[in-house]
Amino acid sequence: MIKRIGILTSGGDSPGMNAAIRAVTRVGINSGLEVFGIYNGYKGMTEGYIEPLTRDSVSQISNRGGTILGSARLPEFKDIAVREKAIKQLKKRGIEAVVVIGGDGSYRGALSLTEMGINCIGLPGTIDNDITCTDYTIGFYTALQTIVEAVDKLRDTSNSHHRCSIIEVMGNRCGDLALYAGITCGADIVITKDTGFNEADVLDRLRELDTIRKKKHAIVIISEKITDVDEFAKKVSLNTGFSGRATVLGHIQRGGSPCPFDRLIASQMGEKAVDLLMQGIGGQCVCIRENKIVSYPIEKALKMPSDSRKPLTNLFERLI
Ligand SMILES: Nc1ncnc2c1ncn2[C@@H]1O[C@H](COP(=O)(O)OP(=O)(O)O)[C@@H](O)[C@H]1O
Ligand SMILES: O=P(O)(O)OC[C@H]1O[C@](O)(COP(=O)(O)O)[C@@H](O)[C@@H]1O
Ligand SMILES: [Mg+2]
Repeated sequence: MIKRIGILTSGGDSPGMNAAIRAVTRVGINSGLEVFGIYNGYKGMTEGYIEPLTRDSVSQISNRGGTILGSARLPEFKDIAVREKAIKQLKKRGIEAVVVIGGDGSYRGALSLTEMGINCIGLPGTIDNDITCTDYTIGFYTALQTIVEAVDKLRDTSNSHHRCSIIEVMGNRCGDLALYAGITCGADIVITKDTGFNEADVLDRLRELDTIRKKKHAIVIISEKITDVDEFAKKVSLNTGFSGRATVLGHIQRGGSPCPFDRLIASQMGEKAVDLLMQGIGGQCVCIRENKIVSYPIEKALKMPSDSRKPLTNLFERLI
């Protein structure tokens, strides 16, 4: 049976990572393991920035956003020589297995380490909800809540000035934050990688909302990396009756106290990760699917097609 495990957070931070760190540490210690915090993701693993965690060192963190372990991106980790250096640091301390909290990139690192003899389990820590094997990632619902609060505020001022608010949200290449926000905020238009962006059609639709529907304001939610929203807002002002204003919500979406759902799934997933490692299992990632905590081989998980967003897209259309 293994005796020592490590835990790290990698890639973009997300609210709920701390609850996962707490769960892995407490469940690990209560199961007779020694748990080590690996700071700053794979960077800290390579540099040997590794310290023991105790029950006390993870108290009062579930309610805090970010990650107490710090996070980093280390592109060089794809290089086998860098991973060998990291494994040396783990072996020096007797660490036999690692829980990796991060996104798809971090999972690839976890799989490579497993193939080199260090069992790793991945937990989905990202606001983007872009890990297809899990219904929800840790941090998604908190980020959604932040977006909803922001859009509700923008609606107030937009409505007072006959404006069109164009709100850019994160998601990397995944449209979930935009689509879920569109439904829950009652947006008029949602633009994601899946809907595509036809500027002329969107301007037509806005003119219709102004002249036919007589709307006092319009809300457009758009995923990042689709178009320059400031330029688009200028075109809205020039070509429709609304005055266009763009708001890029940015990294505000990554911060804040995690909502109860994120704390809950982080705790459940942390528990599952420790149980898998204690059974000698590695190279898997933990997911929530249809309300059950399950795990899949990382290789298979990374190739899983995303569930269709058609029902939610249809719902959005039917709510307009
Ligand atoms: N193919 C890979 N092999 C090994 N490590 C990788 C690989 N891809 C990414 N990583 C490691 O995982 C880190 C986080 O990946 P990144 O894609 O930035 O974020 P996320 O895990 O949130 O998707 C990278 O900086 C790198 O250290
Ligand atoms: O913090 P950075 O480096 O500016 O990166 C921004 C990106 O990180 C995210 O916030 C989270 O992405 P990951 O969880 O995959 O790291 C994306 O939504 C966004 O595109
Ligand atoms: Mg990613």
